[in-house]
Amino acid sequence: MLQPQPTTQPIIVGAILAGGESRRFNYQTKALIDLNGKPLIEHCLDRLAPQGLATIAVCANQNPALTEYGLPCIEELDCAIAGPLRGLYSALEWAHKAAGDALLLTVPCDTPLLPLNLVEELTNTLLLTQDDCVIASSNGRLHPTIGLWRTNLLQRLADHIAASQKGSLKAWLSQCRFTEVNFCSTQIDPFVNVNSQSDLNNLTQALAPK
Ligand SMILES: Nc1nc2c(ncn2[C@@H]2O[C@H](COP(=O)(O)OP(=O)(O)OP(=O)(O)O)[C@@H](O)[C@H]2O)c(=O)[nH]1
Repeated sequence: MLQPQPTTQPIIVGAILAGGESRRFNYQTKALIDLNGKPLIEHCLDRLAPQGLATIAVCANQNPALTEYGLPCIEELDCAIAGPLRGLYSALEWAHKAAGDALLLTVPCDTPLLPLNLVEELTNTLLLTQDDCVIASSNGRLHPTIGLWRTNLLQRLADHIAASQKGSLKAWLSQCRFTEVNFCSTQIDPFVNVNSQSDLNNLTQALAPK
C-alpha cells in the first residue's frame, strides 16, 4: 500500500477513464485516436505527469492495446451498470486498495488539453470544503468525469449502484456533497473532448498555427 508522506498532504492517485463503447467514433478505441501525432491518452498523460500524483492508472475494460503504456490497469468491477460511473466505481475500489483513505482524481481519456493546475486547484478546494468530492467545470458546464473524490465514498457508491441498478454520474453526484471548480480560458476550453471525427477535425483546426 502507498504510504502517506510525513506532511498533511493526502495521497492523490489518478485514473484515466478509457473504457466505454465510443459509439460516436465508430467504436474505435478513443484513447488511441491520434491528435497531432500523439494518441489522446498520451496527451492526457503529458498533462497529468507534472501534477504530483502518486500514481496514474488506466481504467479501460482491460483493453490490451493500452497496456503498452506500462500504466497500472484497473480491472472493471462486475456490476449491473456500464458507462463512466462503472469506471469511477472500479477506480475508487482500486484507489482504496492501493492507498487507503486517499483522494482519487478521475479524468476521461478524450480530453487532451487538461489544465496543468487541475490537481492543485481541485485539491485546494476539497481540503477547504471537506466535501465528498470536487468537480471541474468550464464555461458554465459541469464535467462529472473530471473530479477529485474521497476514496472513502466507495461503500456509498457501491450501495447507490446496487439500489439503482443503472446509473449515470449525474445521478450519483446528486447524492454527493460537492463543489464545482471553474477553469476558464479565453482560448480553447481546457476540457474540450473528442467524441467524434468531427470533434477531432474541429480541435485539430483550432490547434493549428494561425
Ligand atoms: N472505465 C470505463 N470508462 C468508461 C466507460 N464508459 C465510458 N468510459 C469513459 O468515460 C469517458 C466518457 O465516456 P462517454 O463519452 O460518455 O462514452 P463513450 O463510450 O466513450 O462514447 P459514446 O459511446 O460515443 O458515448 C470516456 O473517457 C470513456 O472512455 C466504462 O464503462 N468504463
